[in-house]
Amino acid sequence: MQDSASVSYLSQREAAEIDETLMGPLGFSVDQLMELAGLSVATSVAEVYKPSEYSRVLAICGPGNNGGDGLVAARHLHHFGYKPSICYPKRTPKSLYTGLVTQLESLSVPFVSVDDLPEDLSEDFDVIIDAIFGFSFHGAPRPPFDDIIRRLQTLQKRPVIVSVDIPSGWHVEEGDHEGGGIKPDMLVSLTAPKLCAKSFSGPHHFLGGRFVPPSVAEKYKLELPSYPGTSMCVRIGKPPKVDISAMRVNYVSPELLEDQVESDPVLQFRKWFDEAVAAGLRETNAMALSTTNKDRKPSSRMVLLKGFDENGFVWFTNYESKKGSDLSENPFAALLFYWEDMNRQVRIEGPVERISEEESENYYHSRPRGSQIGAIVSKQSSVVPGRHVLYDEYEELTKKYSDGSVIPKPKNWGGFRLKPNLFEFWQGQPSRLHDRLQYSLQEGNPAWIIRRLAP
Ligand SMILES: NC(=O)C1=CN([C@@H]2O[C@H](COP(=O)(O)OP(=O)(O)OC[C@H]3O[C@@H](n4cnc5c(N)ncnc54)[C@H](OP(=O)(O)O)[C@@H]3O)[C@@H](O)[C@H]2O)[C@@H](O)CC1
Ligand SMILES: Cc1cc2nc3c(=O)[nH]c(=O)nc-3n(C[C@H](O)[C@H](O)[C@H](O)COP(=O)(O)O)c2cc1C
Ligand SMILES: Cc1ncc(COP(=O)(O)O)c(C=O)c1O
Ligand SMILES: [K+]
Repeated sequence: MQDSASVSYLSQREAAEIDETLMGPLGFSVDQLMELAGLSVATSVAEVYKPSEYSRVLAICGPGNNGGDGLVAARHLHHFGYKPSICYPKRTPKSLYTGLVTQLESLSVPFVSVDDLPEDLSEDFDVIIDAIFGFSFHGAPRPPFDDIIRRLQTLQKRPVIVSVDIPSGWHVEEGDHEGGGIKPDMLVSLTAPKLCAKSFSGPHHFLGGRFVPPSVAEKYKLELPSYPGTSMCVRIGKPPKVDISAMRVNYVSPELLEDQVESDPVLQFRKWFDEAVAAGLRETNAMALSTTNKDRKPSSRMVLLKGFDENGFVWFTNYESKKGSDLSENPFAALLFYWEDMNRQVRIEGPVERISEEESENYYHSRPRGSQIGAIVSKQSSVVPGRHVLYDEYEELTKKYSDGSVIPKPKNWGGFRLKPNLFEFWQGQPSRLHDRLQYSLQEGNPAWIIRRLAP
């Protein structure tokens, strides 16, 4: 997230110049940039408007490259699970554009003529991609775009409008200077926002076009946010205001049935764990650990699972931390995994023991040296007067052990193992009618009992 104040804006001339530089000396082709621009638009749309609620997309494409971005975005949205339609009244007879049209036709994406568009666009569409005019727009819109823009100006809340680079009809630099222009809900600026974007007041301003080389950024003194991870887009401007009470996801997942799960919950856990890893989830091994102290007061925090088998589930920490002290007062705990992208939750409960010193030694020395020193420095859960206290000691110890000698494990650092007597595998389902399969043990019987619980 970036504050809009620290992002730079381009004039119309600068935008055109950057375009020429990219496609001249910097060796890009227009097809390439258009593909990346269109993909950025599609990923921005997908970040805010999920296909489960906003599947019907109309891309209105103008005669220039902005229209091309719209055609590319529509193709990606199709592959993301949306149902796009295209309105492309003034087709450009160049091979780049005819190719994009052929690609869409081969996906059976419908093309709608202006005459066939419903007067009230909200009936048939959830999202309108405004890819009519980009930074080369000048003057007043000519037919047939004048009429389409008029219809976009009078839309109520739905469908939402996503403008590509420039809200069509707005002056590229002065924005909606006469008032009464379209009011997009989302603006996806490409390369860098144009001056008109300063007057964009909708809830979602994104930047796309992750291809700007440093020489261009330096020449035009571009201050741009960094793109997270492998993302093609990044939100700029203020985070959206949300109604917390209306935030909800309707989970849709395959059924979780009694006759499909493993009879051994550890095997079932392994299956789900492996699936979560294969799905590329971040920190699949992160789990909430809940403990209680002698006064029965609960406390939760995240820790990393470092191993599991039929003997139990292991994590490492400081034995003198809050959790360490809770566990010495009450050696029972609950673990919780939430694998959001898979609509899955796993609960595990049982008694907890310290693992052997030897196991802890072995694990401690397998960690990066910085983390080993960190564990010495941190008297976990105690009050620290300032972060410099930690960093000064860290520096000192880093110097001390710079010869590569063994860093001794602090006595108070080591592993815990929870031996489960209860598991629950939860799979989110529509209308909150989730699947919950609980595995429990009965006194003196090693066989797990599987029961379905009401959601
Ligand atoms: N790095 C980058 O910069 C990248 C840029 N990319 C994209 O390119 C966009 C700029 O594309 P662009 O230059 O082709 O111009 P764009 O605005 O689409 O349209 C020009 C067309 O509109 C027409 N037209 C103009 N005024 C009109 C009016 N009043 N009423 C009616 N028609 C009017 C004009 O016709 P003319 O006036 O010349 O007859 C011409 O046919 C940019 O915003 C971004 O989306 C990305 O693809 C990749 C990276
Ligand atoms: C994803 C994640 C993983 C963590 N893993 C561990 C861990 O494995 N061991 C640990 O001691 N603290 C871990 N922490 C820090 C703990 O959440 C917590 O701040 C710390 O252990 C002190 O907790 P306590 O004061 O309740 O004992 C992790 C934090 C996060 C967010
Ligand atoms: C305080 C603390 N200790 C230990 C760990 C686990 O680290 P490692 O994976 O190096 O064992 C973490 C992980 O976040 C942590 O924050
Ligand atoms: K546009």
